[in-house]
Amino acid sequence: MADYYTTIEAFRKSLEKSTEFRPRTGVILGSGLSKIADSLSGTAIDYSQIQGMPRPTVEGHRGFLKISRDYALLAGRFHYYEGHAIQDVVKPVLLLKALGVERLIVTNAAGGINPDFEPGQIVLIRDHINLMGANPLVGPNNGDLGPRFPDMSDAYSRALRKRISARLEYPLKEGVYAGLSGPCYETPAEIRMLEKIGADMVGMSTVPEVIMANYLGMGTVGFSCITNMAAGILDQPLNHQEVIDTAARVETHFRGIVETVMELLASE
Ligand SMILES: O=P(O)(O)O[C@H]1O[C@H](CO)[C@@H](O)[C@H]1O
Ligand SMILES: Nc1nc2[nH]cnc2c(=O)[nH]1
Repeated sequence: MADYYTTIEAFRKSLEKSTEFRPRTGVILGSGLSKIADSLSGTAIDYSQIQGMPRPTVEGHRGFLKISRDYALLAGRFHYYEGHAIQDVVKPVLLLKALGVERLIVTNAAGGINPDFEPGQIVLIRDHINLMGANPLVGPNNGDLGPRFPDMSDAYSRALRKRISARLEYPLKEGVYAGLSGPCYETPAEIRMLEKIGADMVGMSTVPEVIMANYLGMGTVGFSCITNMAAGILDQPLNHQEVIDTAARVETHFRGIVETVMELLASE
């Protein structure tokens, strides 16, 4: 495994110079959701100011940290398909760990497989299926950071999901997220297979981040914004512009949910 301990220490040192905030809650924002960070107060730190942090290359991922007393928001993540090593894909989580974050909210844009879902809907992630063909924990293990064989049976904290559902005005549907490497969207045959193996939505991120957060002992919850129905569900082609546009359309609604969850976690 990459020397994650060294990476975390390097981030800690780099951030010491730019902020004194040490929030307990971290948020990773998905495609087209960066605007959520603009509307919240705090200090903005561009990834270019943080030593060792890569730059996002995908439209809709801008590349800055917004930090305040209560939360650290990361507007911009790294995907395996961008050509990053899987060890770099998880750097947002390592950065949050360096800040002392204990609880993580991950968000993403995803294609809906479950026919009960519709574009614009926000779904609480119940579990995931790792079909990336990679795992960030492969390699020698540093037992000071986490176990060799991490348990993944509660990777999306059941207790937190329960509290979130109780707090929100209306319950969110839950679903299983299948994480594939991308960058091409799926074929209709692949989507039929994913449906059969129990996936409700599909995307190209989140899974490595949640594996790392779980390994590092962070309580994690995740939200998918269903930006499109997955390939073959509707008779229409897919494109990233639609993903960005749908995420923008529901941004205010999604922000309300993320803010409520941030308040809930901060009050505990
Ligand atoms: O998962 P996020 O980063 O939200 O983005 C999703 O949207 C992009 C494809 O349109 C892919 O990057 C996919 O993973
Ligand atoms: N893999 C995948 N990622 C997405 N991100 C947003 N929509 C999709 C989709 O349909 N498939």
